[in-house]
Amino acid sequence: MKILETKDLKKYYGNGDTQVKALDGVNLSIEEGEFTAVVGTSGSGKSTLLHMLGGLDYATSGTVTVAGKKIFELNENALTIFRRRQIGFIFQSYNLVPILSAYENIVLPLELDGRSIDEVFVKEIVCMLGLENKLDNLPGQLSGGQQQRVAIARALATKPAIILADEPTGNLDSKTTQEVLGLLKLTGEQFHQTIVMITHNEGLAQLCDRVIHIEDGKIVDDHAGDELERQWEQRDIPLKEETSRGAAGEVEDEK
Ligand SMILES: Nc1ncnc2c1ncn2[C@@H]1O[C@H](COP(=O)(O)OP(=O)(O)OP(=O)(O)O)[C@@H](O)[C@H]1O
Repeated sequence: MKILETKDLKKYYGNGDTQVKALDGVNLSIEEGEFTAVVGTSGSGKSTLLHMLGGLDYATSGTVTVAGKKIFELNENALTIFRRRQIGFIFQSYNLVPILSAYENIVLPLELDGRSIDEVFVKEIVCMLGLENKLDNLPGQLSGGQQQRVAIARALATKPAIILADEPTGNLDSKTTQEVLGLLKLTGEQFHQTIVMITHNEGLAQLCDRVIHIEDGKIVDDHAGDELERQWEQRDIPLKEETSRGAAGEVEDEK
C-alpha cells in the first residue's frame, strides 16, 4: 500500500535574483514498510524535502499525501495534530527533554496528544532497543547512542504512519552508528514502519531498501539498496567511508 506520495512538489525560498529552488518538482511514491534513504550533497534539498513530508512547513506548490491525506489542505492547527499523530521524527541532535527521564521522553508525545499509553507495546519497543535498565535515567545520564535509541522509541511509540529521520547517526561514532541504524532497521521491520532517512553516508544508505539521490532540489537517481551491504549484520563488514559533504561527483562515483 502506498503510504506517502508527492506530486510536483516545489519549495522556493525568496524572490527574484536571490530565489532558491530548494525543491524543484519532486515526484515520489513510497510503499508502507519501506526503509528509504535520501542522499545528496549539502544544500541539495534533503532537509527541505523531509520538512515537507513531515508537514513542518507548507510547499510553494505541489502536494504531499500521507496515509491518504493531502497535508497542505490542512490549516495550521489541523496540520499540527496530524503531525503529532502520524509522523515520528528522529533528529541528529536527539531532541530529548533534558529534565524528563528516558521513559517520560518516550511517552511524552502520547501524553501531549491525550492518548492512553499502550504499556505492552512501549515495553516491547524498549526491550528491542535494549533500554529496559535505562528508563529512569535523564538524557544527560545516557550515551549518545542510548539517547538516540530513546528518540527511536519515542518515534515508534505513537505508531505513526511514517518515521522521518534527519541524519539520525550524524553525531555517533561508526560502531554506535551501525548499532543504532541496525536497531532502527530491526524495529522498523518488526513494527512494519515506513522510514525515510536523510544521510550523507552512502554506505549507510545502501543498507536501506531504497536509495534516492537528490541534487538541486530534484531526484536524480532512485534505486534499490545493495543486497550484500544490507546483510552486514551477519557478515560484520565495515561500512564504506562517509562521502564528502561538498562534492556532488563523489556521490555519483560511489554508486
Ligand atoms: N529557510 C530558508 N530560507 C532560505 N533558504 C533556505 C531555507 N532553508 C533552506 N534554504 C536553502 O535551500 C537549499 C536546500 O537546503 P536544505 O537544507 O534542504 O539542504 P540539505 O540538502 O538538507 O543540506 P545539508 O546537507 O547541508 O543539511 C539550500 O540552498 C539552502 O540554503
